[in-house]
Amino acid sequence: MPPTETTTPSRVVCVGEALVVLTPTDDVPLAEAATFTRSVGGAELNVALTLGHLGIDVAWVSRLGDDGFGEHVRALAGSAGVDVSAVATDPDRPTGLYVKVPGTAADGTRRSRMHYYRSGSAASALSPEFLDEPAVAGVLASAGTVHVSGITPGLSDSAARFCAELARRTRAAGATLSVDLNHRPVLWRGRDDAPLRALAEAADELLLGADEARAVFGTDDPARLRARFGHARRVLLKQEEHGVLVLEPGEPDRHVPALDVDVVEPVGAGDAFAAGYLAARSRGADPDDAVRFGHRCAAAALVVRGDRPAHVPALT
Ligand SMILES: Nc1ncnc2c1ncn2[C@@H]1O[C@H](COP(=O)(O)OP(=O)(O)O)[C@@H](O)[C@H]1O
Ligand SMILES: O=C(O)C(=O)C[C@H](O)[C@H](O)COP(=O)(O)O
Repeated sequence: MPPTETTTPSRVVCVGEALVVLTPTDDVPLAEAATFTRSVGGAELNVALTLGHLGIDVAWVSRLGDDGFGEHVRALAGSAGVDVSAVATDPDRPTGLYVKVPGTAADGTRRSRMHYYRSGSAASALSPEFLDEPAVAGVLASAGTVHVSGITPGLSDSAARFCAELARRTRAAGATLSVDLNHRPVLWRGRDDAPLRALAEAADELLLGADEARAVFGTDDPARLRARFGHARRVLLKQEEHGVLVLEPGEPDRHVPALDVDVVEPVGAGDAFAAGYLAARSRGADPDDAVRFGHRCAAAALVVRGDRPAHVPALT
């Protein structure tokens, strides 16, 4: 279906929850941490902020609490050039947050523990009705690409229905649906993850890690993923430090190697990768060059403690 008249091909609209991040200020276990440094995270907001810093036309759709954290998030997004006109304030529910404790795994790789405080958050009240709010409908109608992660349907049953309807409307409007699987097992504990799989299957562009592919779809074998997502325009299978395998209908598999990075803290690398990829695509880069730029943005996120690059590479 051709894009609607209001669609702007290069505009990216990111949809999902923002979280305030509290990280122990000193490098100590959580039980000993008395002071915390506040920052901002949340997968789709991370993507939107990096897109804003790259100079891309970007909007973010979400719900925040009527609290100081929500005010801070809204101001930060606005100052990065992100259109926040479709971000609602919920008078009754708080902005979500998570505590991030950086550390090192037994094999020496950098790993962080994440403790979520988000159940009952403002964003968990996303529901299909939200899509009918004029500000939200207007922003979504302007999207060339809608980007959402598998975290969003995991927020609540109403958020899962929201995502199904968002996917349906995005495709009906002729915009591209970009999905980063972002499997968060804790959000699906005791719940059927069918909405996560359905969102992945609705994607035009699907980004997922090999570990996530195994956990959610039972395989990271490229041939089996091709068979499963044959209708998807493109699958980017992320293989951490090894790079990304690009799977496209009618094309041979292509491997795009990652950069050599001394990782400081890994959270947010996937979001930075997605932002770099979407930014380059929205400027007309071919998929492999866009993956290369995604790797550069991911590398910039990996060398800082925060969830996003301190400085984005130049997008030419
Ligand atoms: N050890 C690493 N060395 C270099 N690049 C990496 C490394 N780990 C991740 N990356 C980069 O980050 C991107 C996203 O990695 P991934 O592990 O999928 O992140 P996440 O788990 O945050 O989604 C990769 O495609 C790659 O560009
Ligand atoms: O886990 C969540 O729900 C969050 O949104 C918090 C983080 O900001 C993202 O998880 C970062 O995602 P990655 O880039 O895949 O590491």
